Amino acid sequence: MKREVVNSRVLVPSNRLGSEMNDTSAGNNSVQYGVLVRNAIKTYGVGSRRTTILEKLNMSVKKGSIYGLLGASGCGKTTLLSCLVGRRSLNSGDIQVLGHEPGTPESGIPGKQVGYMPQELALYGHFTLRETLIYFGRIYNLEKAFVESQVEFLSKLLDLPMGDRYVQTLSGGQQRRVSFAVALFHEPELLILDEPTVGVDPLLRHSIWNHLIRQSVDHGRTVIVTTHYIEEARQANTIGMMRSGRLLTEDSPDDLLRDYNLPSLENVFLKLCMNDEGKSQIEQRSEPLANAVMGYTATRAQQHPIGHDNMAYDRSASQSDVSEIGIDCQYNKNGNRSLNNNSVNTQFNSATSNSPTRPNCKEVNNSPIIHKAASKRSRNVFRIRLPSYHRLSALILRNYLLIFRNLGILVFLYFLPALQATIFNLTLGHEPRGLKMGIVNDELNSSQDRVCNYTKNCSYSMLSCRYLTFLKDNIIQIPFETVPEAMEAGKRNDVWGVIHFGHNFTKEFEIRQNSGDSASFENIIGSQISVNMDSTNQQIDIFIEKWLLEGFGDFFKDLMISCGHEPDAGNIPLVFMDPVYGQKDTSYTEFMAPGLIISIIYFMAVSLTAGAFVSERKQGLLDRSLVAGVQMIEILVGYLVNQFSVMVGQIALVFIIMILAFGVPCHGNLALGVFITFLQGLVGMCFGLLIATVCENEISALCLSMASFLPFVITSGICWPIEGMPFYLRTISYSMPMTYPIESLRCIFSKGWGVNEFDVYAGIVISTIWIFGLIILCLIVTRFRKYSS
Ligand SMILES: Nc1ncnc2c1ncn2[C@@H]1O[C@H](COP(=O)(O)OP(=O)(O)OP(=O)(O)O)[C@@H](O)[C@H]1O
Repeated sequence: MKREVVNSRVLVPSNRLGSEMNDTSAGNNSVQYGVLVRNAIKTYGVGSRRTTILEKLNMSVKKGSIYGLLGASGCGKTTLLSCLVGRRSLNSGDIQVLGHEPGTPESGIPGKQVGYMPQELALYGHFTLRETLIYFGRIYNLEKAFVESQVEFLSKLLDLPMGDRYVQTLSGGQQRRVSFAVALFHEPELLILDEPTVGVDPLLRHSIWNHLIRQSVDHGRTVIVTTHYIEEARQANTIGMMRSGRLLTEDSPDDLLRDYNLPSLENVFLKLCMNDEGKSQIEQRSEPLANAVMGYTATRAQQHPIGHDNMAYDRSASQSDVSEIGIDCQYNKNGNRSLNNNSVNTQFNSATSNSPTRPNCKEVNNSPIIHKAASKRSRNVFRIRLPSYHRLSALILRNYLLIFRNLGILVFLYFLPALQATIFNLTLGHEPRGLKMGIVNDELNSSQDRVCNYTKNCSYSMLSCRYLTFLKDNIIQIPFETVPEAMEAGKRNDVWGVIHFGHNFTKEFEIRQNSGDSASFENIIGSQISVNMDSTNQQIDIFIEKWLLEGFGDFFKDLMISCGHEPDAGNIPLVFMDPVYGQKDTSYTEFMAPGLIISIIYFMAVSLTAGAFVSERKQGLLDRSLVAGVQMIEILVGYLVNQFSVMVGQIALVFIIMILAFGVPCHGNLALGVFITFLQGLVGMCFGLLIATVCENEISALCLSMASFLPFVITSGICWPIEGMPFYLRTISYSMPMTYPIESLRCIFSKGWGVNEFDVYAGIVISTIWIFGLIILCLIVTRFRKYSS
């Protein structure tokens, strides 16, 4: 008996058959097709990692029927479904859903026309069951009364728990039922359900199937359902059995069982797989046939190269009739396959010729065809429609609910930046204290118990002791008797350095003072205070050196005053007057504060955005929203509104802590500083978005944002002046998103500059360029991913 794969007999209820109309989009058939797929090729990956998932797949789903899509794990079912709902694009081939190509404005898909239940739960754990349904009601802009009645109806039908239960507290099976309810909620024309009955008990599975049958019989809705429970698919009108990206057969369950004379669909599927396996092996062994096939395929491949080139082919051929694409081959009942491209005709005998062999190639003449003119591709890469009010309000409300429901997130969002700013102010930029220095004073007499007696008058006696009293008390003086002993303590890390006075320090110092220019070398050496430092810590080294020099200046001034001389007589003739901007001894905290403010806000925005979008995509929530007709721009705007208020709080807290609590001075326009910080938050959001579009999961997103942290911080001049970088690196540094804005904030804070100064407006310009650049990059990556994954 000859099998017709495409024009299969579908058990359409009698009351539906009458309503089927002639449909030109289905070619010469008198039935209407809900879904038609022709010659679908879909690959994942690029270059050497490219794998073909759908291989010239054809599928015909009659309107108002239930279509059970069966196949082993990984054969491409989900991929096919995601193409049907417009979430992925084919590399070549055609799809028509409800008469149009998915993704086109006239198709309504993504949108209200389709109800999609992805394999993942795709539910918000912090929503109650009722809130979940109401949220999707808002997305679809459904009437309140309808929403209420659906909530009640579906709760009863699917035996859902109480509406005020949080989704995250439901059992796995209950969550799947809620997910199913979401797909049914708006009563769509087409239901696409990816394994809806996984984890559902047999009784409920039965009621789910009953409901699906009612949807198709009473309302004429088309249902495509994938399942691993092959036998439950007996209730479908048509079954498509899929293997390795191809449909092995497509027919009604009863016909399949009868034709194969097997007791179960599982047996039929196994038989088909074995036949298919046998054919593959024969194809490998059958050189002449292989050559013929290869030759044919090569000719076809030249015409239909897989991948992006092929899309170009598609477009150029878009006016042609798709009926020509079904010409690959046919199987006859005896397992013979004939190539049919009108000129080539090759035959081979199947090893399984004594068993009825099902066709896995299309019969050309009876295949419903897709008239491309009716489903014109309108793949406008950056087509953006205006956001709709109802969807936007639903998304914004959802975002706020998710934040305020989750106390941990709320605290994290608002208090982490404030905590970081506090920790920064408490820990960075302060003078070190309790630094031990070894003092070896050979002027002290051991016979007098090494007592440090000195006078405060003009007499030159025990000047070493007098000098030591002028050292800052940040330095703790530890006396040692000999230099080697003190050096040993230095090596043990007991002291930061050793200060040594010679035997005749005071006497030599006096001679040196009196000799002026004629001081001898020995005199200079004898009057010197020698210091050995542990220079492994540059900052401490610098501080101690500074304090020793300052101490000496004060000591000398004191001596000069007591002798009635000019106090500054001993100063070197290089004097630092009042600074042009800022004060003398500006603290390191002041230098770092602008960089810190910006980096806190920037990196919070990066990690929050990347985390939010990756986890939303990972959980299938993004797909579900997009299939429901939500536009990416609406998701972005919704997120932006939400993130805006979060950022306002974060920035306010950080500025209050920096300026009010820790007294970081701001001499300029504070509002301008806040504005630049806010822009940097937006740059961070866009960068987070880019990370989310590039990364598959939370871990890789986290790694990428962490990997970007240090290079950005280092090259942005937060902790070290950019002037200290090699010249070629400076150019890179200035093109980084944070460098100019940090410099702008520094100028506003410390110099009081306004937006008319280059250094200030450069920060605004650079931030704006980065925002637009990153958004464009996101769009490009998203478009690329749609085709490559
Ligand atoms: N984004 C992707 N990038 C690369 N390969 C992918 C991607 N998504 C799926 N695949 C691969 O494509 C193949 C088909 O996957 P798909 O999810 O469509 O299978 P499936 O038939 O739905 O399987 P299951 O029944 O287990 O859900 C698998 O080998 C899978 O590893």
